[in-house]
Amino acid sequence: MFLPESVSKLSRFRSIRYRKYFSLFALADEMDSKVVGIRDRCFWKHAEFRNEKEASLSNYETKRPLFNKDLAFLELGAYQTLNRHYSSHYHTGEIKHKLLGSMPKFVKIVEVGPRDGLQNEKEIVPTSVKVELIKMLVSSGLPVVEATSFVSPKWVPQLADAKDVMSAIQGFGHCRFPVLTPNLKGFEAAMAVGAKDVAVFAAASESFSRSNLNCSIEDSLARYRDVALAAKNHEVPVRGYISCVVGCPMEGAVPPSKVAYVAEELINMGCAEISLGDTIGVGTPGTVIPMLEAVLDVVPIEKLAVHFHDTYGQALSNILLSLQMGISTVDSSISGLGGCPYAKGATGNMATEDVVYMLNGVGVKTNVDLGKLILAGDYISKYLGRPSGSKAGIALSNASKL
Ligand SMILES: CC(C)(COP(=O)([O-])OP(=O)([O-])OC[C@H]1O[C@@H](n2cnc3c(N)ncnc32)[C@H](O)[C@@H]1OP(=O)([O-])[O-])[C@@H](O)C(=O)NCCC(=O)NCCSC(=O)C[C@@](C)(O)CC(=O)[O-]
Repeated sequence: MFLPESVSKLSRFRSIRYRKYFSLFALADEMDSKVVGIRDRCFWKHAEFRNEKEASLSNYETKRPLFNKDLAFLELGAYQTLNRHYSSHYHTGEIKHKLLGSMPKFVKIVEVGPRDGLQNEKEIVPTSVKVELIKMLVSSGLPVVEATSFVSPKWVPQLADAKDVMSAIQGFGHCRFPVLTPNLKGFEAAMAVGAKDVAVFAAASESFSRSNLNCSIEDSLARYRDVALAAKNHEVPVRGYISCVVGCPMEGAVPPSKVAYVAEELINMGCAEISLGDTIGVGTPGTVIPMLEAVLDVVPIEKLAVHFHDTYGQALSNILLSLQMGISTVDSSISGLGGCPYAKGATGNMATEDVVYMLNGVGVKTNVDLGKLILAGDYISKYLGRPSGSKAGIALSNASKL
C-alpha cells in the first residue's frame, strides 16, 4: 500500500535538521496524489524526534501544509515558508557597522508597479487584474501604491481605465494611492474619482520632455504650477517626478545641475516630495552621487525619493548608496515590472521584492511582508505569462522546490 510506504519513506527524515527543511518539500512533491486525503494532517505527527530541539522544529513545521498539488495549496505553503524564514523581522536587532551607520532605520517604499510597471504592457491588462494586484500589494503592508495615471489614453492606452481602477480600490486599507496627472484635465479627472495624492512628471532632458509630454521642460513646469495650485486648493499633496536624472535615451549624459534646476522648480511650486528617476537605468554610483549631491543643495533630504530602473543591473547598488546618503524613500515595482514607453530598451524598475529582501538583511524596517509581496509578484507574473523580474522572488518561490 502506498500510505505506509510513504510514511516509512518519511520516517527516514526523522532526524531532519533545520537546514534540510526544503528537501522535505521535494519529498512531499514526489508523493502520489493518492495521499491528498491526509494532506491536512502533518506527516510530522508520524515521526519521532530524537530530542527537544528537533521536536520543537517539527512543531514549527506542522503549521505548513504538505502536499502542494493544487495551486492555492502550493501558494499557501509557499507563503507560510517565506513568511517564516524571510519576514521583515528577519533581522530584529540593530546592525552596527560604520558603512551602515548613516542608513535610515525605516524606509518608505513607494510601489509603482500598477502604474509604471504596467503602463508599457502592449496587451491591455483587464481592470480586474489591476485591482486584484493592488489589493495584494496593499495587503503586504506597502504604505504607498501608485495606482494609475490620468494621462491621454491615446498616449498610454494601457491606463485608459484609470477611473475604473480608482473607483474599485476605494476603501482598500490605509494605503495611499497617488496617480499621475500631466495637466489640469488629468488633475480634475483624478479629483472626480476621489484621488487624494497626485504626481506630476517633468524631465531633466529637453528631448525626453518633448517625447514624453509633447512640450518643453519650461512648458511642462508651467502646467505643473497650475496643477500644484489646484492641488493646494484641494489640500492634496503633489509628488514631483524628474526623469532622466543621469542619462537620456536621446541626449546621453545629463548634467546634475539640470536635475537640480528642475528639482528646485518643483519644490518651489509646492511639491511635497521629489522622486529622482533614472528612467533608462544607466546610473552607477559614480554618476548617481554627484547628481544626488547637486539636488541635496536645493531639496531637503526628507523630501527626496529615488526611482531606479535596472537596465544595467545597477539599481540595487544605487539604492544602497542613496540610503547611505540618508535618503529614506525608495520607489520600486513588483517583480521588476516596467519600462517607459518613451525610453526604448529601458527595462523595469528595481523589483520591490529585492529591495525588501536587502532591507530586511541590513535590519532596516519597511513594515512590508516579503511573503505576501512574493505572492503578489507571482500573481502578476503568471498573468503576464513570464518569469518574475525579481531575483529574490524567483529564489524564494523556488526554495520550496529545491
Ligand atoms: C501630456 C499629454 C496629455 C499631452 O498630449 P498632447 O497631445 O500634447 O495634448 P493635447 O492637449 O493636445 O491633447 C491631446 C488629446 O489628449 C487629451 N488629453 C489631454 N490631457 C489629457 C488627460 N490628462 N487625460 C485624458 N486625456 C487628455 C485631449 O483632450 C486631446 O484629446 P482629443 O481632443 O484629441 O480627443 C500627453 O503627452 C500625455 O498624456 N503624456 C503622458 C505620457 C506618459 O504617461 N508617460 C509615462 C509616464 S512618465 C514616466 O513613466 C517616468 C516616471 C514618472 O516613471 C519616472 C521615471 O522613470 O523616470
